[in-house]
Amino acid sequence: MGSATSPLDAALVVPPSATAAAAAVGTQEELKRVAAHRAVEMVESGMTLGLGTGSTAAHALDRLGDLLRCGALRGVAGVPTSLKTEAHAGLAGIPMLALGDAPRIHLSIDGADEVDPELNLIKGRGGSLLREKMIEGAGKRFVVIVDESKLVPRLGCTGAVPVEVVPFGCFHTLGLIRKVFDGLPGFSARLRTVATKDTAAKEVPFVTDNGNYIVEMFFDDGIRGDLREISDRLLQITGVVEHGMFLGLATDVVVAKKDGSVIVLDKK
Ligand SMILES: O=C(CO)[C@H](O)[C@H](O)COP(=O)(O)O
Repeated sequence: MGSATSPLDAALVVPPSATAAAAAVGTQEELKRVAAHRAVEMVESGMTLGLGTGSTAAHALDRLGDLLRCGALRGVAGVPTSLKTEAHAGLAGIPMLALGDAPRIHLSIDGADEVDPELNLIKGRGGSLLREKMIEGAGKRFVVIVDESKLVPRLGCTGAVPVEVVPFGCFHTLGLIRKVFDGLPGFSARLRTVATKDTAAKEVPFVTDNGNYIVEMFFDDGIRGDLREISDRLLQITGVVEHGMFLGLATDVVVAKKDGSVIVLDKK
């Protein structure tokens, strides 16, 4: 059981809203911030970090920027998992490295859409799953930061499971993805789209930082069956680049709870 109060909070002058006490108020945003700050306590000077994407990871970027600015951390560099994170980290004053230029990634910090009891994750509802998996999978330690609403009994319970596909033949690939779950009651899959004002079409495909599309898979009651086997079957489809099931990658999960406590689950 961890504490929501960071020793580094004491070293910094932070507004009361950023403290553990605020977490007891329990808005989801406050819980995200508390989880992010707790994870940043694991960062040491000189580390190279995988910098995650999303609203929870954004709190970690801000915290890292604050700690670098006040000198509590020195010599830290980050490898961003998306163009959005790269822009945010730049504004926060975090020095950055490209994936191939970082000799090693000591620690990655990122949010997740779902966390199951084995610490498997669904990630990528923000669309950054490929770079996230490349960077977080390359590091020694991957710390996931979530509020308790992200804990699920089974992956795929609360929303889309994203799959990144190349644009060429995307509807053909969508058909092949559907075949993996042929006959499964409650399963559906569709291409992720976004509204546009620019063209005659009301919706256009969502495009990832890598120029790819996203297929969203939905399960009535979560994904049942052997997750690794399902992962392998998806990855065998030519046209599939990567999927958002992060199996066995998370080493620690920091969970901020509505009662103001923070727990850290780690891989057994
Ligand atoms: O995987 C991600 C982006 O691709 C995010 O980490 C995930 O969607 C969680 O986002 P948030 O912290 O905003 O809830």
